[in-house]
Amino acid sequence: MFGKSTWIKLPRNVLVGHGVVDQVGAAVEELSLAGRPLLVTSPSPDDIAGDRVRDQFDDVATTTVSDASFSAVGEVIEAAEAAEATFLVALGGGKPIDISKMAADELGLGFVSVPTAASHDGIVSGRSSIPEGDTRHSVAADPPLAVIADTELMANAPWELTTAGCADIISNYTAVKDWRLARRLKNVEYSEYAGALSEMTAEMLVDNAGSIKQGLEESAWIVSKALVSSGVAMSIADSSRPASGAEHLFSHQLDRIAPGEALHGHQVGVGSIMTEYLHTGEKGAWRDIRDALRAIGAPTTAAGLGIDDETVVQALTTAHEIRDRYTILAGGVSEEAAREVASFTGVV
Ligand SMILES: NC(=O)C1=CN([C@@H]2O[C@H](COP(=O)(O)OP(=O)(O)OC[C@H]3O[C@@H](n4cnc5c(N)ncnc54)[C@H](OP(=O)(O)O)[C@@H]3O)[C@@H](O)[C@H]2O)C=CC1
Ligand SMILES: O=C(CO)COP(=O)(O)O
Ligand SMILES: [Zn+2]
Repeated sequence: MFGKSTWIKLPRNVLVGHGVVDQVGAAVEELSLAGRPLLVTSPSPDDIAGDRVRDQFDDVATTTVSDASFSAVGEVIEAAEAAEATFLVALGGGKPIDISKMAADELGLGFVSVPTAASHDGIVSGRSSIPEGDTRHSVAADPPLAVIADTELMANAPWELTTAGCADIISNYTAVKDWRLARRLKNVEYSEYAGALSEMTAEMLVDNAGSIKQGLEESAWIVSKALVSSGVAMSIADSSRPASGAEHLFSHQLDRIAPGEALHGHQVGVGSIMTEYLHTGEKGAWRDIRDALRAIGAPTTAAGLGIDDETVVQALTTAHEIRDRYTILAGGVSEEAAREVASFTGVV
């Protein structure tokens, strides 16, 4: 008898468009969420759109987060309990959204994601990415009940946040390669649907790279749709595997040894150039990944990330230690090999 069962948790409503930040109240009503929301935000998003969100509620509390950590999750839980909040509204980049996702899950409350930057695919997914000591956890949590992605706000955000979101999507190419490798070598569970959706999302973004230009609201539109699609792939897989492979391990390791130097998406993009080379060699598709990143204006070198060459080599040789996830880096890359891949691909 076929005994498999699975849950695919997805947002119920996704609004993408010009000025939709003014529809947070309407979206909440449509979801039949009642009571008092806690708005979880960070300083810049609060300045930019905090009042526009607060004005849509008769009674709302606000808390501001400064870092993505387990202690910040605890602080948001305390703030929600103190405010007797009945649901959370996360306004901002990945930080407030990831933290709200975990806090809402812990509290058993729903949350609404209102991204102000198209900086990565965690804005939609049912996973939070939180560092702790020498490791980084990909924590399962319910996805947002609704995602309200205002393309006007996102188009006015610093351009590098959008190019980071693009690079996070382009990195899906190598993430799926790592996932397939893990299936072949370690019998890791693999979803054809999630793998195909993730790859198709990356392809569509690359095909539309010519329309992704600073100052064009259409760019925020294209990127937001891709981020939604990538988040859905993660929900189907019930894992971040479709969008996070060795290139993400490299980025997580950079976050540890060079914290705050570069954006998540930019780091995974550079990682993807190198891990594609490791997968397919000199004549492989690493140039296509590099060229796609160049076309949208994302960094393709250590210098472009603002990180020194030695740190990049160190991150590549130690990335496999960060998490028990089988990838092309399994067992580690020697320092000599890391220097070779980084210099051949022009990263250093
Ligand atoms: N769940 C998942 O699958 C994933 C989660 N992540 C997590 O997300 C975080 C990184 O995301 P990211 O979005 O880069 O982080 P942040 O939330 O820190 O946002 C990046 C920066 O952009 C600023 N900002 C956001 N929106 C605007 C805007 N509209 N205008 C001006 N400035 C703006 C923020 O301001 P301020 O400093 O005021 O906050 C911050 O300085 C990390 O914690 C990472 O672990 C990353 C990838 C995937
Ligand atoms: O960034 C992610 C997908 O783009 C998910 O990251 P994790 O590696 O933390 O699962
Ligand atoms: Zn990512």
